[in-house]
Amino acid sequence: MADSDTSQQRRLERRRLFKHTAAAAAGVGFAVSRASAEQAITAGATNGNINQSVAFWCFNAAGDKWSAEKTCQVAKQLGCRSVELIGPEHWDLLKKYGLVCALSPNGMPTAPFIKAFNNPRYHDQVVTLTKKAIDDSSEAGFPSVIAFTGYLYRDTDNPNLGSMSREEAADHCVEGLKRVVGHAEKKGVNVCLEHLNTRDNTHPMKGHPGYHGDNLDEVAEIIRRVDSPNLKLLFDIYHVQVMHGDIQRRLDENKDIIGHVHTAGCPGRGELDDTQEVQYAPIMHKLLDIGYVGYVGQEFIPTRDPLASLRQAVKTCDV
Ligand SMILES: O=C(O)C(=O)CO
Repeated sequence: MADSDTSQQRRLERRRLFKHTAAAAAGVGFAVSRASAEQAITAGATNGNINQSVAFWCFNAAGDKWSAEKTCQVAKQLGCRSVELIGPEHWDLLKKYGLVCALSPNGMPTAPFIKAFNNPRYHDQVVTLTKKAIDDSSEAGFPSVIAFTGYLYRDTDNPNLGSMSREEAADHCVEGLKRVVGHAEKKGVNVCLEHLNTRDNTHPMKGHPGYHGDNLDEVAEIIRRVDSPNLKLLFDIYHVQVMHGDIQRRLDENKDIIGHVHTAGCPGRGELDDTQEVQYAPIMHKLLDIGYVGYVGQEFIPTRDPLASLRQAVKTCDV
């Protein structure tokens, strides 16, 4: 074989090799970019120190209006362990996805925070329905049922009749809650009383002007007066930030009674992004420091792509 033939053959060989290598590299490149796309979809809670939960109403009522099944799929994909504030009619679905309902609704028709424990007018109804929610949760193996103080109006259907004093309303709350805690103790389920803000009047779910339990110390006082290991505080970081701030100190002060935690960006109850004022990662560390082992429910109203927003929130809280 002549020299020139040999060198031409080598050139051809190199070109073929180069083509293969380039194709292989392109293939790897594709594989890598597909892997990172998949990682982007699935990445969420990977540390798992914080038990994360997704509040159904936020993603069902806003954004793409996710169905129960879609919410379960996303929660699972993002590494959350619960979809909460979702009725028992969906609990088989949750179980299919290996999820729990970390916080059960109390079964009150319409906005459940208006007619509640601070008003004897509503005691029979709220006590009956809360006991039923305790039974359902206990049977399903779920840990907690939500509770509210209620509004201060003597008759929430007729605010013109005037309002109760805060002291009177607190006394009624204690009486009403005492009617359910024995049952909660027996069934091994917690009742979590929520503090809400009354300052944001821009949207029915960003604030609740008229709500009685807007002072965290007063809500904690009601819980301590009832004095049951199964009555806990629902510490909603967004609502506490709107009313008071000083979140880490308040977590410390109430560490013995916190039963559930909620998040949202403040102000506006939107994403946990860097346009809002709460530093969620240090707060999650604080929860671990005080020995909190319950759930943290993502309870913000998405204003953009809800999946991207939820993934961001889950990652932020995954300390
Ligand atoms: O946080 C709220 O505003 C609710 O009413 C439910 O948790």
